[in-house]
Amino acid sequence: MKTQKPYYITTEKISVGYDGKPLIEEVEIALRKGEILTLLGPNGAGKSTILKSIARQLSLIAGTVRLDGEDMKSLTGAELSKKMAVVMTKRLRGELMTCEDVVATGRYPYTGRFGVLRAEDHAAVQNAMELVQVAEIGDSLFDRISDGQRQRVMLARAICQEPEILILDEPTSYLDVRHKLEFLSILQKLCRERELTVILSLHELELAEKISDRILCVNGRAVDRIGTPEEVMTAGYITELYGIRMGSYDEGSSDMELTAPEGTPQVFVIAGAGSGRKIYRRLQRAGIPFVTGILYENDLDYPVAKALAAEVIAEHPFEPVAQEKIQAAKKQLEKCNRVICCRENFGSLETYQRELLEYAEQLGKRIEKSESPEQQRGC
Ligand SMILES: Nc1ncnc2c1ncn2[C@@H]1O[C@H](COP(=O)(O)OP(=O)(O)OP(=O)(O)O)[C@@H](O)[C@H]1O
Repeated sequence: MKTQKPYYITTEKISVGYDGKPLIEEVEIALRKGEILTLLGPNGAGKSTILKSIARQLSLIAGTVRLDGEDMKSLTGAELSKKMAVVMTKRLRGELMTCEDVVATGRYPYTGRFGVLRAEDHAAVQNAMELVQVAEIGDSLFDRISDGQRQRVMLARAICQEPEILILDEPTSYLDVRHKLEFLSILQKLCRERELTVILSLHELELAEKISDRILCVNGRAVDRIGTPEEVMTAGYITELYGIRMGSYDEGSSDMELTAPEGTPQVFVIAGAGSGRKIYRRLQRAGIPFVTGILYENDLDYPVAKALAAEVIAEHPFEPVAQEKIQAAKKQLEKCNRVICCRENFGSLETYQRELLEYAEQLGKRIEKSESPEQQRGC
C-alpha cells in the first residue's frame, strides 16, 4: 500500500479548450508522487487537450495547475523542463537527427546555453536508451525508423530528462504487444523506484485498468468519472462512455465482442468452464445464431455467451440449478437442429449439462463434439 503523501500535482477547476472557448470545464486532478493517472474517452473527447493544457502547451482558460504546491505559471521554461517531460505521440515529426541526438535533447535543461553534454549527460542518455532498448538504433536517423521505434526513442528522451512528472499522449499506440508490456513495466518501475508521477492517455482499456492508480474519463463535454479502476470500470460504463452501438465490451474480462448473429437459433452449445468461447466466436464468424447453457453467471464462458448468443440459459453462481432452467434449456435444444458439445468431462456441477446431452441423443439430434482445448491450440 502506498502511504499518504501530500499531493504533487493538482489542477484546481481548470477549464481547457481552444481560442478562449472552453471544451472541458472544472477539471479537478490531485495526484501524489509515484501515482499514475490515465485519461480515457472516445476520439475527440478532450484527452489531448487536457494533457496539453497541463503541460503548458495550451493556455488555460480558467483555473490553476500546481506542482508541489507552486502555481505552474510562475515557473520559467527551464525550471518546468527539469520537473516535467512531455511526449505527444501525434506530434512526432521527422527530424534530420540521429535517434541518439533526439534522446540527448532531453538533457538540454541541464546543459546550459550551448547544449554541450558533460560525461554525466552522456551517461544519462545511454542509460535511458538501454532502459527502453533503443541503444542499437542510436545512430539511425530519427525519421527513418518505425513509428513504434520513434515512440520508444521519445520515451528515452523523456526519461533522460529526469523529470518528476511525465505527461504522455497515447504512448503505446504504435507499440507491439511485447513493447507495450515493456513500456508499461518500465513506467511502473520508474513510479515505484523514482517516485515519478505520470499522467497519460490510452486507448487500450485493459492496459489502463492494470497500470492506473486513478482513471479520469472525459466525454467531449465534461469529466464524466474519476476514481480508481474498480470505481470507474463498472458494468456497462464503457459502452455508455464510448457510445458503443455495434458489438460489446465486458468490463469484467476486458473482452470486446462483435455483434451477435441475428435470426432464429439453429445450434445449441453445451459449454462451461471456458470450453465454449472459441466455439461461440466461430459461430459468430459464420453468422450462425445459437443458444447456450446452462452456465453459471460466473463461468468463464458467460461474458462471451452473453455478448454473442441469441439466448443464454444461466443460473446464479453457487446455486443449485432450478428445474425451470433445465426445462428452458431443453425447450431451446428441441428447436435447434444441431447441438455442439464442448465438454469432454462432466463434473458434479455439470450433471445438468450431461442430462442435456443425453436428452439431445434421445431426440436423435445431430451432435457434434467440439475439439479438445489441445486440438483447438493446434497441438
Ligand atoms: N488546435 C485545435 N483548435 C481547435 N479545436 C481543436 C484543436 N485541436 C483539437 N481540437 C478539438 O478539440 C476536441 C478534443 O480534441 P482532443 O485532441 O483533445 O481529443 P482526444 O480525446 O485526444 O481524441 P483522440 O482520442 O482522437 O486522440 C476535438 O473536437 C478536436 O476537434
